[in-house]
Amino acid sequence: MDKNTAEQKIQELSEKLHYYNYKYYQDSISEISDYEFDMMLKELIGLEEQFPDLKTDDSPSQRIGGDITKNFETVEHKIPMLSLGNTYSKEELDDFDGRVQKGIGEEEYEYFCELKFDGVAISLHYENGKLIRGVTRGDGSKGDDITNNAKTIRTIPLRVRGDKYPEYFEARGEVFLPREAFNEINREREENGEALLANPRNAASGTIKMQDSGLVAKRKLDCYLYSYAGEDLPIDSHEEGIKQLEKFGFNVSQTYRKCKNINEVFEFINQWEVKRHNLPVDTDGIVIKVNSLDQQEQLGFTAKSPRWAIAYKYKAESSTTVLKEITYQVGRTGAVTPVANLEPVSLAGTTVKRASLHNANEIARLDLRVGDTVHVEKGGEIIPKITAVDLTKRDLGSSEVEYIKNCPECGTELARAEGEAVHYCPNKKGCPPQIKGSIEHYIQRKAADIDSMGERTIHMLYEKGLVRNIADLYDLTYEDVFELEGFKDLSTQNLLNGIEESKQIPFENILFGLGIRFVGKTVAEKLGVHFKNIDNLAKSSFEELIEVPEIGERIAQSVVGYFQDEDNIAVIERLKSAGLQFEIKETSIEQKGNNLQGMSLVVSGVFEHYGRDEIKEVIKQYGGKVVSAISGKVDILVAGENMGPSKRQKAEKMGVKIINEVEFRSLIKEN
Ligand SMILES: NC(=O)c1ccc[n+]([C@@H]2O[C@H](COP(=O)([O-])OP(=O)(O)OC[C@H]3O[C@@H](n4cnc5c(N)ncnc54)[C@H](O)[C@@H]3O)[C@@H](O)[C@H]2O)c1
Ligand SMILES: [Zn+2]
Repeated sequence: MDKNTAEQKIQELSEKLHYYNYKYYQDSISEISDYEFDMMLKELIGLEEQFPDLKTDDSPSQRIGGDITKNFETVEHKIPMLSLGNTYSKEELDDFDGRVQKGIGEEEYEYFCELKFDGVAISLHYENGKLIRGVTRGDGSKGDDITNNAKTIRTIPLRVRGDKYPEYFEARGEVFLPREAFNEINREREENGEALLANPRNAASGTIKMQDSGLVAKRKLDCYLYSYAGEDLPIDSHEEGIKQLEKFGFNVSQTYRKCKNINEVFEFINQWEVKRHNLPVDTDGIVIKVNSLDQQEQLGFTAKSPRWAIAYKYKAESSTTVLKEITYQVGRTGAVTPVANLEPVSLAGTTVKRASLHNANEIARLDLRVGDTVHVEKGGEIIPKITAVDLTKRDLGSSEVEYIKNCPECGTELARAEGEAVHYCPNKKGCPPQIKGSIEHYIQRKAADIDSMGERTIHMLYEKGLVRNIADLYDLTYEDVFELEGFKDLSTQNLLNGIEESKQIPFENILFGLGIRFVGKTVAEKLGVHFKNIDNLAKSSFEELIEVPEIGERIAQSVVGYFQDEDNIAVIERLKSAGLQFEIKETSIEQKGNNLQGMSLVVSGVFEHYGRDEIKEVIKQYGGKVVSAISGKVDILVAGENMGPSKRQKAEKMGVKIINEVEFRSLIKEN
């Protein structure tokens, strides 16, 4: 390549990489896969090596991609927080081993291998054994002070265990969202009709930068520590650092292994290639570190990463196959999802026949046509995805995909709200999957909890015309059920008992079960507590609804719309006559003690042991009353971390007793 072309190419690559970095670190969005990103970066590094004078200081090859936001205080890192070189190939890993050997000379050396957890890096500063600060990596030399958010992570100790600690040290690690917590959030978002989060990494990085620590606490982040850092620490190896972190009570993933040589490293890599998918957290590779700290020092750093460590990344498996057909699925909320039906292909140990296409935009973005040869990829995710079309294999006679205009289930014309990517079938009350879905939603554990009923039974009841809405469940007779395929006397009794028992389920669960759009479990509880019964809720206006804490316009609109529909009112009337609970029972709060009987309490700030709503719940369980504003009538202010100074002043002025979390817990005898 001549220099002019190289210069152009370097500029082009740099611009793209800057852009993707920005999206990734600022907006927590991956527009391309990590592999594509890493390959682009590799190409840039290659060109810069060939033409060193074209390399600039602000090239993406020289700078850590992250950035500092203006939303938090900026903190300088005493020890820089660097990136890691990476590779997808075992040959390059051999080369790395060669460089290490050369750098160290005659001496023996060993490696310490860890999984590479896919979250966001954090540095926790401890002074005299106490957590004083949590900082993001930022640009490597300075980061965002996110101490309050870090404190919401329960496995991060506020004080280290034992009494032998250096005056100052840092524990560095990865904040992540466990896959289970991520799925739970998305389940809830789906129920509420909200946009889904793309993946646990992006969700973790978005969460740690939230302004409201209360919201962060709800997200159930976790953190693995993998580096003990500071000046003159009494350790000689990375391994000793890890052991020290464990002694201090930090959460260290028990997946590491010390390796005598590069062959043992390869073993470790092979061992985790498949097994890593069983870990509770997403991982994208292995981190290999030279164990001895002296040797680390000898090897040193590049501008961006240590020379004594490297990440070996697992490549998402990919293959090509033919797109046979696009079919469409209709969900409970009426959302339509296009599905690619593929010529079966073997990928990452399973046979892949289908891939989700998300929505019409995705089909257009890929410029997908039936009959196309497509690249499919399967990473840690369960659902494979189509990443590109092989245009060289396209049949010239093929034509663009025409997205369906009518519901494949009921024929109703589809609608697409302004600015939304997804098409909906608006026929809520007549579209089979929507009806069946609404009943499935109703019987779930968090709602009416009819566990003697399942998807298959609902399907049969629907097919026989016995059930068209949730109220119909309460009209089912013994004969109706007994005649269903597979039902005997006992199972029939069981099913009917389950339905009968649902009449005792608390109001807020039933309210959630009604399936009002955007009214998830938490919102249903809030509405239940506020309006006390369904009649008050049904006649509440938009203005009254948005007055309720945490109820926004979107929810309010949806609730008002729901109760304006006569069919919905009719269903509720029938449920009422059947004897369901449509009023909140004050006793539905389980009483645990009366230590706070007759007291009014205000809570403020962030707590180590409780989420925001949780501590309020606990107060009620012990007989206390939770109020929101400080006044002369308040008995106690429970002050968490990060409470505003004005609140404290006001409480002091009014003579309100202020206690901290530890004192609160001893008050209710929980510690
Ligand atoms: N898809 C995109 O659009 C896009 C954009 C920018 C960056 N990226 C991805 O991010 C990478 C760059 O991010 P990076 O600079 O944070 O590098 P990196 O994520 O590849 O490696 C460094 C990070 O690994 C983490 N890590 C996890 N486990 C570790 C362990 N056991 N020991 C040490 N560190 C551990 C730490 O947070 C550390 O900061 C790119 O290589 C690319 O894969 C993707
Ligand atoms: Zn339909």
